[in-house]
Amino acid sequence: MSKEDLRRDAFEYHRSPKPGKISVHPSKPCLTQRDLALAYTPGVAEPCLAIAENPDLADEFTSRANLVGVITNGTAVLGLGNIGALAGKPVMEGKGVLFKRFADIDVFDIELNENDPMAFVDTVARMEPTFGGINLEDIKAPECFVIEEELKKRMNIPVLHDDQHGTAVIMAAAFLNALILQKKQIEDVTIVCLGAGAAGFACMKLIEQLGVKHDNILFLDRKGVISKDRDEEMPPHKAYFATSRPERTLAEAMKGADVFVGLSEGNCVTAEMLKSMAPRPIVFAMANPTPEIGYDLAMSTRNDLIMATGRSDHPNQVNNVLGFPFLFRGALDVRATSFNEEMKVAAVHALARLAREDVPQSVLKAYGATELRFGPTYILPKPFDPRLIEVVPLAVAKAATETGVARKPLIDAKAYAQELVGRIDSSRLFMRIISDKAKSRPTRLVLPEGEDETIIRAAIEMKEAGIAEPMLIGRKSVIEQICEHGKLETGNIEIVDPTVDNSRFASLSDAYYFDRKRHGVLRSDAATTLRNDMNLLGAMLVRQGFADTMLSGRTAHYPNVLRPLLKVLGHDNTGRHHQVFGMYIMVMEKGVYFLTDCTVNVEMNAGQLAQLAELAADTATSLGCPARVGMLSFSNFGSVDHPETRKVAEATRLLHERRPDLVVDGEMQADTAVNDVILKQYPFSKLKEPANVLVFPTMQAGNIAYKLLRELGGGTAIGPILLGLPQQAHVLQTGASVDDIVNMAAIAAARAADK
Ligand SMILES: NC(=O)C1=CN([C@@H]2O[C@H](COP(=O)(O)OP(=O)(O)OC[C@H]3O[C@@H](n4cnc5c(N)ncnc54)[C@H](OP(=O)(O)O)[C@@H]3O)[C@@H](O)[C@H]2O)C=CC1
Ligand SMILES: CC(=O)C(=O)O
Ligand SMILES: [Mg+2]
Repeated sequence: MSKEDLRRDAFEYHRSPKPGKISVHPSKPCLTQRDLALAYTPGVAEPCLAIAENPDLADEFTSRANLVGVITNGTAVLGLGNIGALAGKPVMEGKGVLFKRFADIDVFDIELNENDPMAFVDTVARMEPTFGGINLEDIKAPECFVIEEELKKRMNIPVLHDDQHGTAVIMAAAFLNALILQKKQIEDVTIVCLGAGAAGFACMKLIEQLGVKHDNILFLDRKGVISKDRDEEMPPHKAYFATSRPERTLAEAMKGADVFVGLSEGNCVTAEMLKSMAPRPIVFAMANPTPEIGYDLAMSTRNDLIMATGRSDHPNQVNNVLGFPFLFRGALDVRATSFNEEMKVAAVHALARLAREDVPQSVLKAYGATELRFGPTYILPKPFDPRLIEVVPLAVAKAATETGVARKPLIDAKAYAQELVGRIDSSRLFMRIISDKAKSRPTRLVLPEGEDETIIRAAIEMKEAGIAEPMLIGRKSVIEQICEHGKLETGNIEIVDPTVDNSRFASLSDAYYFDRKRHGVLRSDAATTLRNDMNLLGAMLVRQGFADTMLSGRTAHYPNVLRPLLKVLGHDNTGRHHQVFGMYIMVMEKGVYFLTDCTVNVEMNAGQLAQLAELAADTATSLGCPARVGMLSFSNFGSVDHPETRKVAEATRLLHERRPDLVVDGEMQADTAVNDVILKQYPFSKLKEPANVLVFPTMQAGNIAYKLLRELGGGTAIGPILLGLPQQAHVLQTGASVDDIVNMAAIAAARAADK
């Protein structure tokens, strides 16, 4: 993007549809007179008095515990210098967006016209009642050191100067990984740090703590290398790294150096300087928005370097966005009274470790990448990696607890990890619970579309995650070719090659013949039919117990998969047909809902609706969501007399008779089913809380509802899940992504684990 385009787009982004990037949204309803009386006077007096008596109750009755103040005086805004508090506001609002987006933390950005450090401290310290934590931002050195130290002493909440410690944590994680890749030892490497300010000092202090030798660091400011013989009084942070070595200029310092860390200004490093560095150098040009040396120039100058910048438009973004949201999340959750070294070091190792792990498909998709693997262009996790929220705050919270600064120590790490996952994406939390269940018992899952690359990728991911033991149906040679081309490793995933004769195939074709002989299948044709229809073959593997479940349909039209599947699995040995239904799980901000029948039966009678409700309720409950069933119609408990409403009322009656254990009622309108307040108008209803299983009177209604929720309601749809088959088998949506398939595998495996 050209500079002009960037400028135009950035103005537009900040201006429209309304000025700025953040706004305040109430988290409670304020619609009725009653709401008003609770939100404001007289009701509000009650929490006020309670907090006056016990200040800890502020965490319970106010948003303080999840509220961070992002505070600046605008003296070192990015690498733009002292542009003042007001001009720094877009950056502070931006930090607010990132806090919310990545860690669900609310932010008030505060820009203070105050350059006197102690006056700044007095102002911020007085705000302790407002905030759960303080993120100091873009305050220049050396004032930032005094400000942070004083505030840490005076405040009993975590205070972090992001440009120092947020940056240092990320830089250190990237540095540890780059050392591994460049095969250099931490105690041997020589470092040039250009920029002797807030960020530079904190980065050097942290890597020194991790093992870099003090004397191996050259620290530079605008005047060059900070040496002991400078004839001026130096601030303590510069004096700390002052050297007795002879180098004086940046060019001299760079000669033979292993590592360059830039935290200064754009474009102050030349290609010549880069060329003079040691073999296999590490270059972190982190000035924002323009790095000390451009990415392209650096990469074209040498091919043995690991290069990173602070920007998001090149590989290896070393930027504190990976740090502050997660550091604060962990600290706030255990009500830490401060940030200590152990918490920062725990975050460093958590980040570095995560970058060395395999990258899930969801991250590849977010970045439009086919591969991200630990290596020279991937030394840190990507900011949109959903695993960050799970891994980094947990490490920070553990360290806070172990070092005694947690007012609310971490007790159950597993439960906390789950809570973290649900913070920014409720569908991930739901899927995490389902995956845990799936992992509790090995499930053999057959994938008839084994010659499809997405299916192969999903198989690899579900195997690696321990969700299921996949079996790919397809010609071995074709699957191997796809893997070679896509650089995929299937490891020991079983391939069922339909062209190969073996005893299992013979027994399947025998069984198929005996099952279908009265449906026109000749003995001589059975093997050929199975060989030519992978879905039939997959279903037979399930029927004969060679697999526990099957997923197919990514590359086919829904009915073309459903038909063979029902042909094989849709009846028992006596020939009696199973009634099959289709259900979608909708993960919404408000919770998880089970919607049915969305995909199989166009029309249903009362008996079928009752059967469907039972199956859906049992499935929801087995997936960890105790069922509350709403039988939906356009009438509330007889308010409209019509054959359609009577059908739903009759289904409800049958259910009450057959399954008194089920929490189910109807017929009712959709809003009655899901709205607590409306539901209370029907105190006789067996449904006392809003329904989470929604049974629609026709497929038309169910199908429309789930699609509207997905498109307009922002819900994540998981499914369709087939109900009613004695064995688990499900049809994928056409074009399903790796994540969709892995999610469905987890559901299928979790259901199979119940059998
Ligand atoms: N990627 C990331 O995550 C982050 C990047 N940064 C970037 O780091 C830079 C510094 O930020 P911060 O430490 O907060 O600011 P400070 O104002 O605290 O420090 C700036 C330091 O850079 C030095 N400096 C500036 N220009 C030059 C130059 N041309 N040559 C040599 N030294 C120079 C200054 O020297 P002197 O002391 O002589 O004035 C000073 O020591 C900014 O560009 C900022 O965007 C900061 C935080 C995070
Ligand atoms: C990223 C950041 O905080 C800075 O450049 O100042
Ligand atoms: Mg900053």
